[in-house]
Amino acid sequence: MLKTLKLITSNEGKLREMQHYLGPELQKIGVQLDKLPLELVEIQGTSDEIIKDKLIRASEVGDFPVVCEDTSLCFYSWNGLPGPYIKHFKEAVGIEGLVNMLQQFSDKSARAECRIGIKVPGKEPIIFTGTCEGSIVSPRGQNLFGWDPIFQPRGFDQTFAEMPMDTKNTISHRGNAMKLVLDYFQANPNWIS
Ligand SMILES: O=c1nc[nH]c2c1ncn2[C@H]1C[C@H](O)[C@@H](COP(=O)(O)OP(=O)(O)OP(=O)(O)O)O1
Ligand SMILES: [Mg+2]
Repeated sequence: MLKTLKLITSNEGKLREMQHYLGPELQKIGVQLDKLPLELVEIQGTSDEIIKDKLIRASEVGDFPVVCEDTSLCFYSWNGLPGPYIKHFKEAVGIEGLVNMLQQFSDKSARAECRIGIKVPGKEPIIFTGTCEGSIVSPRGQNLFGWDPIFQPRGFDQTFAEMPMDTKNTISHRGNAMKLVLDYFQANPNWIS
């Protein structure tokens, strides 16, 4: 019988990418990834503090294994801001406004970070972090997930929004965190039983 891991997020884009990549891989090792579309409370703090707290909220949802995720977008010229507050910055000024934040700086470099937290009842939570370096560009591309149109990963000519999901998952912050999740599951196959 498959063991179930519930992915708790309010974000359809995250759900799609995680189910697309992790779903089939986890299934091979007997784990079914199920979704629970729910917005979790988020505190103010560093990315690590936010994901740890978010994971506690996630594990309070029910007595089953849960996974939650937190994504940051850090501008080097802004000493790491907006960071974990990217959602609020984007909602306030839009992606054009994010591009404009860097107008007066020659350094347009940015780092995307993804933290995936997993908590199994009765076991210590574990957090997997993946990053992706890149730069902020004028919006390009059809995939309108978040700030994908303005993030161009280092070494690529396309923004995330111009890439097929498979390509993005191969190199992205979330893809890199998901690889660590899979490595962990493969090394600890009885972790969630
Ligand atoms: O790969 C991505 N490519 C482009 N944009 C992205 C990506 N991943 C997250 N995003 C956006 C969504 C949200 O505006 C912010 C992260 O905030 P974050 O709190 O982690 O996500 P959320 O509140 O939408 O969903 P959740 O319910 O899982 O907290 O960056
Ligand atoms: Mg959120």
